[in-house]
Amino acid sequence: MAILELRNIVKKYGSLELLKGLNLLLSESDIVTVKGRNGVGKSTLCKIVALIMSPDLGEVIFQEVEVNKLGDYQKSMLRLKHIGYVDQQYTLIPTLKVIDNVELPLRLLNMEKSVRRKKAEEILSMLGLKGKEELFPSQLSAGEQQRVAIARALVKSPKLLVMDEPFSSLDDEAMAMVIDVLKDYAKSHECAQLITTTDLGFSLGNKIYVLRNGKPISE
Ligand SMILES: Nc1ncnc2c1ncn2[C@@H]1O[C@H](COP(=O)(O)OP(=O)(O)OP(=O)(O)O)[C@@H](O)[C@H]1O
Repeated sequence: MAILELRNIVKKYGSLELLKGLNLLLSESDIVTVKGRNGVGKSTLCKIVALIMSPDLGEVIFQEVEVNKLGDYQKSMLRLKHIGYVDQQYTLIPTLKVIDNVELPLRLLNMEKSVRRKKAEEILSMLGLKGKEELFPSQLSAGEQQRVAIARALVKSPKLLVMDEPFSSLDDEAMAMVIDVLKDYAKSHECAQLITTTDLGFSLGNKIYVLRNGKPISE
């Protein structure tokens, strides 16, 4: 079943036109990789898929609902309930401990404290961060912070996971561990995932695209 569909998407920043009529389908359990050089539009694409940014042209359909027709509150609720987003800068909250950063989406969803704590601990452990729960983000390495951001996106069991260059700070071992978690998760939760990378040699998932001159080309 389709989780998200983009139809004829164009995004303009002044005279700069990106995505140039992009069509993209993310179905249950899909892992889609979009590769491209700096500035080609990968973050722009992620923000559109995560319903953070609206395109100038084209349609975004999330679980059969045309998102352009929704108000800001409805879009926020869709994001909160169903979409996990890992942005390029990780954007952890510096004044919250690791465990509280990961629990935050569950708090916003009014999940009971003991349940959300257990879920957050489990996901942190799966991502190799057991023992780091009580630290603040500034006390972690960049690769650890990146994994906390992935944990925070995964903890609410989203239907759609959008990750903008999620492996940029990870060493080979951490990257292999995260990829295993993501693959398992795609299957077990029928979650669709979009991953971007600047590494043109990288291949993960069942659909792989290269963005060139702002336009997607199937590899
Ligand atoms: N808010 C904005 N206003 C004007 N131009 C923008 C804006 N956001 C992005 N751009 C431009 O759009 C282009 C694509 O940016 P985007 O961040 O989507 O690229 P990217 O492929 O993610 O790059 P990187 O690999 O460096 O992260 C860039 O040339 C950038 O300067």
